[in-house]
Amino acid sequence: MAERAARRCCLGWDFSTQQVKVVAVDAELSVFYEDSVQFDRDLVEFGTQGGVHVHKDGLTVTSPVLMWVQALDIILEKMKASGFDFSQVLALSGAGQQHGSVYWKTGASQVLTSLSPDLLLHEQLQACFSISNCPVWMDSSTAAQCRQLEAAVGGAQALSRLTGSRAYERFTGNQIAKIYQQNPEAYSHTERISLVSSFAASLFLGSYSPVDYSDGSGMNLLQIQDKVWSQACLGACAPRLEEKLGRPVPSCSVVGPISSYFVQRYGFPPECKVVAFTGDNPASLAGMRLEEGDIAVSLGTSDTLFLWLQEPTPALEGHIFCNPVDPQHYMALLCFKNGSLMREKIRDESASGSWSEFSKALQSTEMGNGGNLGFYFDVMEITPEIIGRHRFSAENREVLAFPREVEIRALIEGQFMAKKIHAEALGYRVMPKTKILATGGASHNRDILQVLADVFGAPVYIIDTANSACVGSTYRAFHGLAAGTDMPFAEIVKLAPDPRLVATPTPGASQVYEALLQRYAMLEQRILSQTQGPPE
Ligand SMILES: Nc1ncnc2c1ncn2[C@@H]1O[C@H](COP(=O)(O)OP(=O)(O)O)[C@@H](O)[C@H]1O
Ligand SMILES: O=C(CO)[C@@H](O)[C@H](O)COP(=O)(O)O
Repeated sequence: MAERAARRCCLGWDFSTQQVKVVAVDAELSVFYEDSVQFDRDLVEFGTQGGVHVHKDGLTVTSPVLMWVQALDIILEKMKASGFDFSQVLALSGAGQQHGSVYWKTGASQVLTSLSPDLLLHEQLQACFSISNCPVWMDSSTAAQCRQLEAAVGGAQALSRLTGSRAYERFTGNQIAKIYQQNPEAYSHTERISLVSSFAASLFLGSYSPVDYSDGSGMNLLQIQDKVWSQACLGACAPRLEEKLGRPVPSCSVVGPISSYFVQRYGFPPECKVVAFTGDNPASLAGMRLEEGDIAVSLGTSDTLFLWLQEPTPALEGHIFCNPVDPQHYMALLCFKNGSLMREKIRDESASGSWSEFSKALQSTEMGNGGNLGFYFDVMEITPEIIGRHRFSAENREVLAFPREVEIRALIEGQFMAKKIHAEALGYRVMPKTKILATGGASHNRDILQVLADVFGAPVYIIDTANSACVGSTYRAFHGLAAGTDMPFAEIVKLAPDPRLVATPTPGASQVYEALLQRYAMLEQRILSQTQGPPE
């Protein structure tokens, strides 16, 4: 017990699409506690699938805000029941699925600052939200608002130069514009708008937490070079928006001490610091300790690919965000919507719902899949904008179905070829020293990671946990503790365990995929030209 009491630590949270997760990391940067609450499994009363509700239009996707609050209650109660010693927590930080937004009703701030430690959070926050179902990153219902925003600032390229991205339907500014246009009453009763990340931080803080620069870059509202809200973008989205958003802050800011609610109910020390929460992808960049030239591939609900950038290079595809650990630098991100949920569908259809059957299919098929290629986009993809399943034989003939094993390999090879092609379009090149750092739920699967190594022609590494967003949040919390000392992030994380090599390219892979990548890119263009209408 004495040893346990001496284990000073930081907590890292992740409010992601399908679950809330937490890890505790001690001063030697060892992870010694991990836990999670899964929305579909542990909060069945909310009736989500994959953590969300897809509405009848097939475009609107939301999650109940009170489900997120209750998930936090459950996980904290589990930690308490397991004897977790909250008195040793020096600081905490966290991450949230990006772009999603939370609407606090007028008067909610009063409730947040006077929470009773005798009750759970969700019992006290029931009436605090003007919108109970929050738009999340999977939403693609704001095409009209995107066109309005681009028109207001001089086009897609101009918006990208300003905010790091052209208008994207899931980006928060466009989501806010839709809420203002369709539900002006709820908008006018909203005193504060948070991202999922700053909403979660607000719960710990007992007051509204500011949005950090890095997650704030996913809104189409922040000028990523000047780090201030763009007046032109705010004006194009909704009135009085600046006061509802508050001022954005550097990602490593300490936003305050923990609220007395957590001190009294769980025994956190009153001086425990809350470091600004950020997006799950920026937090993963911190957790994987990305170095220049490396590439991170997150295989969570979404698949994402990200890089560290010295200078911003905004384009019409992909996103540039402020860097979460170095305020002078940036990160590039590509997001693919058809990630784990698409893999689960093909697993259920072609591998009897079993990951081990799925792996066997990858092992029993050859690199290059006999020339068979597939595109699997059951929901409208972000990169590129294609929907539907498209399968091609070695002769580039579209076919309706593949044998089961071929289907599985076509899915995984196709997903990774798309990532390589679109990363190269952003200017990224695999170099001899390139490491691929993999994370997210599917990074548990070595056969999937082998295909990743083969398609990219580079070794794949993992860190000890697939929860890199949580681990990165603890590192950011330690960094926050050193605030004011100018200690660089790299210095803070130098004790962290090195990533582990898990897959190297199979000999001959580069010859196989060189030709296949060219065909994939050509067929992607063919599908795009067939599915998109004539240019406006
Ligand atoms: N062995 C496995 N092989 C492939 N995918 C897996 C495996 N184990 C878990 N997953 C996938 O991981 C996904 C969850 O990933 P995770 O990173 O935890 O999601 P998020 O953070 O977005 O909630 C699940 O939807 C599941 O499909
Ligand atoms: O939209 C994006 C990034 O732009 C997504 O990556 C979300 O941040 C969701 O993350 P996961 O729950 O899939 O990790």
